[in-house]
Amino acid sequence: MAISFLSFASSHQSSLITSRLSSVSLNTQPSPTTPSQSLSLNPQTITSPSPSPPPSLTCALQCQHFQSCSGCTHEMNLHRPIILDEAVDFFRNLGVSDFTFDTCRLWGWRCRAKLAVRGSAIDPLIGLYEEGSHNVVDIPHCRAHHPNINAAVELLKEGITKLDVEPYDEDEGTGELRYVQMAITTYNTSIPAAERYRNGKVQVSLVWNARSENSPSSEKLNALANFLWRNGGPNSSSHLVHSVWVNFQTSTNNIIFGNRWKHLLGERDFWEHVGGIDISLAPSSFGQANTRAFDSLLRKLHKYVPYGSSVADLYAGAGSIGLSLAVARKCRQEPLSWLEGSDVVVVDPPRKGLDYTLVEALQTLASTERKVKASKSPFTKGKDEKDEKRPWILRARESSVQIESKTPWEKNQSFPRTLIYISCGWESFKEDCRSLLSNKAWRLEKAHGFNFFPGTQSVEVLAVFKRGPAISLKKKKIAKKKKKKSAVERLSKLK
Ligand SMILES: C[S@@+](CC[C@H](N)C(=O)[O-])C[C@H]1O[C@@H](n2cnc3c(N)ncnc32)[C@H](O)[C@@H]1O
Repeated sequence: MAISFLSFASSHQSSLITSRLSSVSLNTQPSPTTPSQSLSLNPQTITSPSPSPPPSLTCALQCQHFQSCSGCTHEMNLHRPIILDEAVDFFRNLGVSDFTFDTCRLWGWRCRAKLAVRGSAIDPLIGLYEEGSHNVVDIPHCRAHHPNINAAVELLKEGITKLDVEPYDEDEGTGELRYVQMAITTYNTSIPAAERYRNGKVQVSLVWNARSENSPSSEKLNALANFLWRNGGPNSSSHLVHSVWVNFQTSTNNIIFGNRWKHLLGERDFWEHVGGIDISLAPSSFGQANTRAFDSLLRKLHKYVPYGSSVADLYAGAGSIGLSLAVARKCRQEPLSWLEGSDVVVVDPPRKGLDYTLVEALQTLASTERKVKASKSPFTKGKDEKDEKRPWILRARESSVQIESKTPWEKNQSFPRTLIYISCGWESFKEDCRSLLSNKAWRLEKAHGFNFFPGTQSVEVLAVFKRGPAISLKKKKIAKKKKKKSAVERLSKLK
């Protein structure tokens, strides 16, 4: 398995990389030039004068398309994206010194790819745009793609040429095939678990430049789908195609998919096993590109959700996170409204981060809770006794309680104590994180990084926030001392 956990305890000037495991092993998959190899580090603390270790070919991309293709921005040290140093510092400055980073699978990790189809029927190009342009770079040997995505692209090219399918011409708005989405499912319980990933099957979604299946080019579309099925379906020697779908799109804007989908061949349901659940995704649904890394993240996430919690899963897409927690943590039924009645909130927003309204709601949770508590006994004695001498304060409180009691928050006494933030956008995460911490409504407790997109400047973050302000180190020490002292006292009494 190409998974290891690195625990960072670095200082800005002198970087300290601490392996908390008995050994850290990076199992590398075969590269075009080197055989499969495995690197093991003995349990020790590695100190290096510079934050990044020297580049090593062991974890290099070694992709012939690097430079021309915009997919990957870094080709060395895939196990340790450069952004990691910043992330380590960022979290340490916020009091999280045990940030971990899961390197995940370094090659062949992409199980979902949307690729543009351009060129000509004789020489089709299938790949990504060149940086800053709409020139498509052909990437038949992409090292990030699951190998069966590359195999299916090869087969598709054969079909395009053989059947004279015209790739889309963006300037003219002509041609037939605009894009293709290739999604891998590794769900096959009839083979041993260890072989499932390698044997992943491809759901091929052809984005066709026509309004519907009644368009004149439909004959060619069906011929292409049948070609893929005959040569890649279950009765072929390779069997790499799971199913074929079509999406009809005639718009001249940059949006890849239109609204009209049709299932053409193969199984309709596209199952995947992730985070302990089986989930079927429609080709139009959001699906994580790196399913194995997502599985690692979900397993980590489970640890932070107590059994029996009520969980609100926001930005849920097809609901894989909420379902995974519901199964593993025996969660209570989803609350009627988003946050009301939840113990734990999980957010997994798109790259732009949280919506402002949600940040605001999360920031004001504490004050709303305080108001609700106050509303329960506005005439309590003790601390409030002095207010009796100042009736205007009592009157103000009563009126504010009446107004506030109209909000749904106040009907329920349970408010989330834990916020789990899963982020694919580092810049927006930092901003959201600062906003959440700014008024001390939340404190950051844990953070973990995952290498969801090796070869790029990105880090997927799982951050755990708890309600209330951070407890200072001094206070923590005092509390620890007190606990120790009372334990000693109890022991001596027993003696
Ligand atoms: C990063 S994906 C996460 C999906 C899901 N948690 C998963 O792992 O499959 C973000 C999801 O948020 C949805 N989304 C984007 N903006 C949203 C909004 N303002 N409100 C609710 N959902 C939104 C997207 O459609 C997408 O499904």
